[in-house]
Amino acid sequence: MNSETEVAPAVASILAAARERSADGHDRVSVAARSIPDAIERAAADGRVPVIAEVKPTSPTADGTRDDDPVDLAEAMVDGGAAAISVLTEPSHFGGSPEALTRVREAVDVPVLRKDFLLREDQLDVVEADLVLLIARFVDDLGGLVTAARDRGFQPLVEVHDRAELETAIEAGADVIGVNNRDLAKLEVDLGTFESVSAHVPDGVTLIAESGISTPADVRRMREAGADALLVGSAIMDHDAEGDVTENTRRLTRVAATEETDTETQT
Ligand SMILES: O=P(O)(O)OC[C@@H](O)[C@@H](O)c1c[nH]c2ccccc12
Repeated sequence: MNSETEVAPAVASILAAARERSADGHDRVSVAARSIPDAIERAAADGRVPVIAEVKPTSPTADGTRDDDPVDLAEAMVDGGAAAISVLTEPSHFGGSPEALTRVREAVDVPVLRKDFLLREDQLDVVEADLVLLIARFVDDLGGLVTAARDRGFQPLVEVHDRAELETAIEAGADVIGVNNRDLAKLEVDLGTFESVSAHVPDGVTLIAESGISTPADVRRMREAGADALLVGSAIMDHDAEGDVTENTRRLTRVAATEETDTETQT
């Protein structure tokens, strides 16, 4: 794959760093994963929009860095109704760490996604998580990595950005698929991306809308287009204003299906 020539410079630099990281010295991981479909169902049964809230200290597109304790952030997100938590473990561009994920997973009882740029099987053995992100565009042998992740007990979440990648994900056997609204070539967000891909996703796949979701209207738009769950980082982390993470999460998990019943005064 010729990723460097097709992605933003920041992403090329992320990939170069990712290639260098290995799991030398780590034993093979074996996890008993908390089920993401079950967590989504529990949230929905409880009247909450299923949101996977992301502990993302910073990013190439963020306006600042939050250095709050990741456990405090994750607990605040669960208090705000998050169905699951995503933790960046990428250290050089997102301020993440595998240790942060381990501590978060010990502290909360919802599923925890490992968010990183995993390229090879050995990189799966760095840390236990309930889900691992595999980005279709960057992984050469997606089917092999999906199988390797499942063999260790992980639920693979395969990220796609267009219909061709969706086909690759389905052929690789993915049953949890995320559509990233952020174009990794330009780092620009367009919620229309999810809408154009979602119609082609087969039944039985757990479908997640990723990136750029910040308002109740965005939540409604993604749900209407078929998202089972939403992955939200920046709007909850609120990097520049450092706002209240519980409140930021609640604003999105409490969105009602239609405008009429969505009153801001709902408690
Ligand atoms: O902060 P946002 O726009 O709410 O996006 C969250 C998440 O989708 C985004 O962090 C993301 C999606 N895919 C990724 C791959 C790597 C790193 C980060 C990501």
